[in-house]
Amino acid sequence: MAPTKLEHEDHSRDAAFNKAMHKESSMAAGGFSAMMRKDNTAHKAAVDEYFKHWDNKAARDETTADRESRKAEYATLTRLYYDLGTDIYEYGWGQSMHFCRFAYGERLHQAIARHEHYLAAKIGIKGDDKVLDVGCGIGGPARQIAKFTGAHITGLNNNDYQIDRATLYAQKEGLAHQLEFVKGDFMQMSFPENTFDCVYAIEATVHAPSLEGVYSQIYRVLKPGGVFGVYEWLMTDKYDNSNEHHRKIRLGIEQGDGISNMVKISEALAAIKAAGFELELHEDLSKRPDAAPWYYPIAGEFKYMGSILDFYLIGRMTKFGRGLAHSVMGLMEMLGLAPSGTMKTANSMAAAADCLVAGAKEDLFTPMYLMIARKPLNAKA
Ligand SMILES: CC(C)=CCC[C@@H](C)[C@H]1CC[C@H]2C3=C(CC[C@]12C)[C@@]1(C)CC[C@H](O)C[C@@H]1CC3
Repeated sequence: MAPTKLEHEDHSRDAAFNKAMHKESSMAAGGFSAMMRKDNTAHKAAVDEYFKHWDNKAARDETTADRESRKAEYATLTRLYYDLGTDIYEYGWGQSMHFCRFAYGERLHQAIARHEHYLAAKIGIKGDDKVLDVGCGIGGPARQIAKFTGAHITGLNNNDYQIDRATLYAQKEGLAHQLEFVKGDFMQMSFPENTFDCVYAIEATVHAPSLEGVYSQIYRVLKPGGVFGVYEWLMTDKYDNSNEHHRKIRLGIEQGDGISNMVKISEALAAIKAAGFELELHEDLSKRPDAAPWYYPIAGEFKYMGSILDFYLIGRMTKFGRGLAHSVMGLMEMLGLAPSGTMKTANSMAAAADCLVAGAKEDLFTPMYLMIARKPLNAKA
């Protein structure tokens, strides 16, 4: 396979943009309050730059060149996506930006934490381990796994704003001694080889233009005998690229979730082996017979209501709930209270949520393909 061309990294350019767009909002109390404090001009520039990849590019007539141009700018695309989406995620979901399985009566934050603990347990993270979290978001999973295992965790992220928020929360929770956040592109990591005892990635490596590329980097920085565990976003092997309806679902997910190229389960399995790993376990966890499906909080269907406490969670994703939220957002944008392009971003996320649900119901997509893989003890550097 031809190696993926890496995007040139420019950390001082990114830091300057972060300062211009987010100003002091990384210190804000939460997602909503942070959302209101953006610089309008920089926010609009980010919206234009992000949506240039998607506007007027329907699945019906998507060309190879469209996909290749997104892959070529994978790092910018993802960085801008999280510049635009982090506050919305934090406000609407929480500090752990991933899906999870649901046991009977389990609340979102409990289920999220359990999903994180499960991965840590499957990897076998121990108290004295040096661990890497690839694509750490604002550090929700790293804080949880640090508390659960006692390990030291380094979070890698290419978005400065997310690093600022992750650092703030680690300090607030008194976990700064166990956590460190590093800026960088996971396709070209700056860590020396054989640095970490374990590596995990939670719904993050889907942002890579090539899974073999990112898995090879993970392999390089893992110590021989070290373990990598991942929850991967993948199209199932039922996905048929010649089917326009299937392509529409994949493209909707990619556009609304900042993904340049999402691949199938078979391709991920081939990629992890090609990177050199011994695959010890792999399973699509979305297939487990759970009390409620992973997508119930974004489906807007009251049939999944576990208790009255779910009313708001489900209600906001119904047609009425979305209409209301979007009218309020539109009004705020018009009055200059929310930065320009907020509504466009939220609409794209909502459309993606529909594709995520359709993808799950039609058995075309999973956000929790678990793979546990080991770097052989006798691996050469
Ligand atoms: C993008 C990747 C790889 C992972 C993020 C997974 C999830 C945390 C997000 C995927 C769709 C998101 C939506 C929301 C929160 C975060 C997600 C579930 C909202 C519910 C936030 C509130 C908005 O009003 C609606 C959003 C729909 C999509």
